[in-house]
Amino acid sequence: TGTTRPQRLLRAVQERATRGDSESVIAAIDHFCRHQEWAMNVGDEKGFILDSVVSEVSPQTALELGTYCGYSTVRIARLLPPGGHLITLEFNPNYAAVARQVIAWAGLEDMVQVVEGASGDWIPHLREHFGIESFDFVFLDHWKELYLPDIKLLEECGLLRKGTVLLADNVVCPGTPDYLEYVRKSQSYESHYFGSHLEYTRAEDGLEKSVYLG
Ligand SMILES: O=C(NCCO)c1cc(-c2ccc(F)cc2)cc(O)c1O
Ligand SMILES: [Mg+2]
Repeated sequence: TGTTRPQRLLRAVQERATRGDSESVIAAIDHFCRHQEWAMNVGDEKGFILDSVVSEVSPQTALELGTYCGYSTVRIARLLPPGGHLITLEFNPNYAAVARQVIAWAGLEDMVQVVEGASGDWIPHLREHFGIESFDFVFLDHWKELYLPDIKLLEECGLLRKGTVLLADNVVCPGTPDYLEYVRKSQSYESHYFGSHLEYTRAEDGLEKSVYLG
């Protein structure tokens, strides 16, 4: 018993970051992961690439698959344009509970909806439940074997439109080979690999950006 790693990460945020200051929340988590305990946040190096893609897209509607402790949720939400909204799906209720508190500490709860449950169960209901027509931006960071089935489901549900930008974490480590093959071979996507490193380590990893062409 005792605390879990997500709970220790949350405590580090509450002790080190300033309420309402999303930059200090990001810095507190990066400090915790570099100096206390590694955790599977996208991290600062890949996070900088995430920031640049989100800023370029400037999405009104964004979807994140895999919330974990809310680190990338905060990185995305802090860059949304006025009226922008982010829905983030998390299967693990303990992760979701910590993420809600991290997002609230950053003062971004009004732009973010944390939804608990399996992505495959929720994706077919996002339109009716949240009044979403389609997504401008999707960040994939959940179970690596679900990246491919979930984008096929997003296509089938008509939640992608011409120009929707998908950004996938961990395409090298742990790796998402079937997803990579699909987006790089499909005539429906224009893909580009951004080489980087596994969060807080020197191991190779990277992000794959794929634009849906319809
Ligand atoms: O499983 C992951 N995410 C979904 C769970 O919520 C995940 C795992 C790792 C990782 C772990 C263990 C290791 F040895 C190397 C990488 C990294 C990540 O960025 C991730 O997103
Ligand atoms: Mg990841």
